Amino acid sequence: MLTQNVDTLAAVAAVDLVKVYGSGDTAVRALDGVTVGFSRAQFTAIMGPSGSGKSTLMHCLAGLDTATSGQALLGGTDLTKQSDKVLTKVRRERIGFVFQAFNLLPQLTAAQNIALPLELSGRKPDPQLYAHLTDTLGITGRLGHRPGEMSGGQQQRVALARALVSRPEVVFADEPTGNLDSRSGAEVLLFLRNSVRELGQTIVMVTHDPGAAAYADRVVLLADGRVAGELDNPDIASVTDALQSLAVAR
Ligand SMILES: Nc1ncnc2c1ncn2[C@@H]1O[C@H](COP(=O)(O)OP(=O)(O)OP(=O)(O)O)[C@@H](O)[C@H]1O
Repeated sequence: MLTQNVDTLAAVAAVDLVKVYGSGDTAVRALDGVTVGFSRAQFTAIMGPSGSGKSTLMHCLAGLDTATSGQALLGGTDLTKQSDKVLTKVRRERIGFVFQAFNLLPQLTAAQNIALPLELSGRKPDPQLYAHLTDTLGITGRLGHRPGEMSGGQQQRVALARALVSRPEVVFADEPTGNLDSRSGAEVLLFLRNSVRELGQTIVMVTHDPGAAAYADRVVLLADGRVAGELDNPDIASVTDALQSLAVAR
């Protein structure tokens, strides 16, 4: 039974997930049978050496890339079995995204960027949640500004509001602090951690930074396309040690 080792109540889960890029001699097995669950209302960081499959795992779980075999489960939905049309709807309505490069639309104001994913699916932001998010993120005075008129930290805070305002089943954050100074980065991480506690948000974040991972409830370690370990209640020292052990074992 494929699902025996994975939390079937998890918000997101990979079951024996395999992703092979290319074919023949040049084939790369980016994911080599990954089984892992991400619990609801938990903040999980995915870490591992460069090329270990972190981005590939996140992309397969978010319906941005197609797995070669296995299951990518969002709630009860196996994304590997869905058409492109359904995947577009799933990404828009059930998943929030935060990227290293912010990915805001430059011609839209902050307010328009925040509302866009909901509007594309014919919905409007819940005014209370919208006010809570923009207030907590300290961007109420910036809502009429375009991305080019904001600092990196402000742009990422707009991206956070956009990701959370639809109450998604999961927020995937790909190196969300990679382009930020340490103070803006800490604000982003604190917000993510608080949104788990206060809103019950589920968050999965890829990061290289042990300091960022220390904000998470759990760290999942990947190496060579496989799950190589995990840490509960990580701190900088335990994450650094685990990464060093992985590097030595390779
Ligand atoms: N589109 C692609 N075509 C071919 N190979 C790819 C592609 N995307 C990723 N790979 C390969 O798959 C493996 C896993 O890549 P992935 O980007 O998932 O790793 P990562 O852990 O996120 O790396 P990094 O920390 O450097 O971002 C690597 O060997 C990479 O070269």
